[in-house]
Amino acid sequence: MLLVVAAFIVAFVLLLYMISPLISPKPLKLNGAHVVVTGGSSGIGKSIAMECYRQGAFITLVARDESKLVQAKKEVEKCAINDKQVVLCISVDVSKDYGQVESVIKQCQEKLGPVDMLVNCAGTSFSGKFEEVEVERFRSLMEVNYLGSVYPTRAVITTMKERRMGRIMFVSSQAGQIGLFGYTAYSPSKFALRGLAESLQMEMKPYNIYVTIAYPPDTDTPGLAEENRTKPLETRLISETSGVTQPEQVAKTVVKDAVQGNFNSSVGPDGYMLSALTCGMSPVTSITEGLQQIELSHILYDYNIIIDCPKTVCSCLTLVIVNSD
Ligand SMILES: NC(=O)C1=CN([C@@H]2O[C@H](COP(=O)(O)OP(=O)(O)OC[C@H]3O[C@@H](n4cnc5c(N)ncnc54)[C@H](OP(=O)(O)O)[C@@H]3O)[C@@H](O)[C@H]2O)C=CC1
Ligand SMILES: CCCCCCCCCCCCCCCC(=O)[C@@H](N)CO
Repeated sequence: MLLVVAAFIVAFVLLLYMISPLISPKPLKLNGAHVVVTGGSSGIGKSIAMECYRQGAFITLVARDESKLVQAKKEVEKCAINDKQVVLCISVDVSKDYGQVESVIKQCQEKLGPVDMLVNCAGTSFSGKFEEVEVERFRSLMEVNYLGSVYPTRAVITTMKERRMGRIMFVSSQAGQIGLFGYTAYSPSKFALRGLAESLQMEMKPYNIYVTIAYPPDTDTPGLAEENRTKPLETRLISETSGVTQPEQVAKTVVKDAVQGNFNSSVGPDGYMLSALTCGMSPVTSITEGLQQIELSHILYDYNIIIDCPKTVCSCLTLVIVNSD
């Protein structure tokens, strides 16, 4: 009897694997594709642009500071694999005026053709205790990290729908999967991207447009260095449990996932576990991912303590600090 059940399960899993190529999207060919990277002048965005260029893409870098854009353009150009490739720079604030964002997207489409992949990586972080963060900061983070991803997406989506192809990437964060001490202003702006990504994917799937949401861990960038200047001790201790990753590593992983049309993109072993643990009703884009969620999530829930450990240490620490004031 047991043997029959086991055989049935094995046959079922095999069947799932056999049909998986039928339900997965066709990978996007980056060679010759037009990729727009917001936040492409620094850190993770710059590495993503370089990774795409190495695979033959044409790139538009979007950010505000022109001198940083020019410098990044030079670095990206070094990754060329043929002499037809072009890097275009556009200076605009992605979070302020939708009309402006729409017009620069139009400009870059006129020069390099319709956008095949949009990477929403422009963003900023701030770490501090809730009552110590200036109220204005809650609004500005929501504007840059959330609206700054809505506007470029809105500006490319009509053409993508007409062409019945495209990729949209949102760069969230591990702090967009779990709320953590010190991130009361930042986390919500990254959680918001998940709601946007899930809803948009549901609308776009019939048009062969695939949405990817990336959840990077702490990554060695100028943005992280800036954030570290105000990071509370508790936040530092929790983050240290997950370590610091290099932007090139993040770029490789997230670009691969976007090309394949995977919805979730996590980096490293804890990223992987965190995604299984917080999968909720996010679209599952591979059979393996689905099976792993089923297998892993209950184990991880039992071991929620792994995450609770740094959280508990942090709460105890706060208690000691508060009582010694
Ligand atoms: N580094 C990390 O630890 C992690 C980062 N992330 C996320 O990844 C993204 C990139 O982070 P990181 O590489 O560290 O950041 P950096 O500060 O190194 O780079 C940020 C980029 O975004 C651009 N940018 C910022 N604000 C705007 C704006 N309003 N309009 C247009 N461009 C803008 C910046 O250029 P300019 O200022 O000239 O406009 C720059 O190119 C962010 O969304 C961040 O939240 C997620 C997880 C971890
Ligand atoms: C069983 C699973 C174990 C997983 C343990 C996870 C511990 C959480 C660490 C979270 C680190 C915070 C990252 C924020 C990065 C970020 O967005 C900012 N640095 C931006 O600048």
